[in-house]
Amino acid sequence: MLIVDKITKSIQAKEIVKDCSLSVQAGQICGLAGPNGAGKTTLLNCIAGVLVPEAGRIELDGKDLIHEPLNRKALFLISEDFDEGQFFTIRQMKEFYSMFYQLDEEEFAQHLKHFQLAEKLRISSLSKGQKRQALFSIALSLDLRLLMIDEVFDGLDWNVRRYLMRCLTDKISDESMGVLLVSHSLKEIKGICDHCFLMKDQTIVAQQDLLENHLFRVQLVFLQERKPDLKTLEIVQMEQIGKCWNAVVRGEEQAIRSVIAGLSPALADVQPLSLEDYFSLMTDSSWKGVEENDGEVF
Ligand SMILES: Nc1ncnc2c1ncn2[C@@H]1O[C@H](COP(=O)(O)OP(=O)(O)OP(=O)(O)O)[C@@H](O)[C@H]1O
Repeated sequence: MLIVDKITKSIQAKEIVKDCSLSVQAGQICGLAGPNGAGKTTLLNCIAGVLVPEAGRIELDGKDLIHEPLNRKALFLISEDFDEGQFFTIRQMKEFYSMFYQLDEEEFAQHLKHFQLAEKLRISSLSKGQKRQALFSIALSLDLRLLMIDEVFDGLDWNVRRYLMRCLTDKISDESMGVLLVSHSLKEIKGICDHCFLMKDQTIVAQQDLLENHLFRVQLVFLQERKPDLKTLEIVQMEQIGKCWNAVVRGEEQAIRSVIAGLSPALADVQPLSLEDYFSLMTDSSWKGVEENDGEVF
């Protein structure tokens, strides 16, 4: 559905996004994570047409998004720094977007009601979170193929987060659309996404399927000191500490276990690799994502 192929974007002669590729399928919620300044927002802005990349291809359902602005009618970006101040009331905001998109009035009214908001309310009278709720009410009521959300749950309380997660999951369930969201919270990404891309140093450096884990942490201990022959496996990383070998391996668990059994180690342990560990491995140790432990329910 969405194909981003080798996108490069410079601002003031500085490369902000470099050779960046990703894809989102209909029926998928994809997360985009990465350290501050990696280029995530810039990439979303390129897809949304806010910025024009110098090189690369962006297509939605095979239609060019870079050079054909009308094709962008099938997508919507809820950006981090959206300026709601340009509208007087929620109704005015809705009417503005209705000029470009097909908006389901009934669905919009339902979301507003859930958030205990009314169309007549002045935007300036709303809190930061309520402004975002009004914008979400609009975005969720549009006839879209792709919804993109920057800092998805920023400024929203846990009840609203849960409601939005349910709405997004409902939206993609009939495979009529896909979602691409940026979050610094790996917990949020794990809670809602099917697939996650990691962006670092202006490009996508890793991705992981969150429905099926194909990455494992393998620990092997041999009685004699020797390097295990794991040639038939895809090794992401391997290190030796004395007689213990620690490896991160990509593949099917059964196949990994059977190769290991053939090596007859004194001790063997195979565990799925967590998203945090994988991303820590792929980035420097200074960024481990945000992992909340505050009892939020997701
Ligand atoms: N208009 C601009 N002019 C100059 N530099 C810019 C501009 N927009 C972004 N940058 C630079 O590009 C880099 C990437 O910014 P971007 O906002 O895309 O990163 P991000 O991954 O979304 O970061 P964060 O997680 O902090 O929101 C940063 O170093 C930023 O300073």
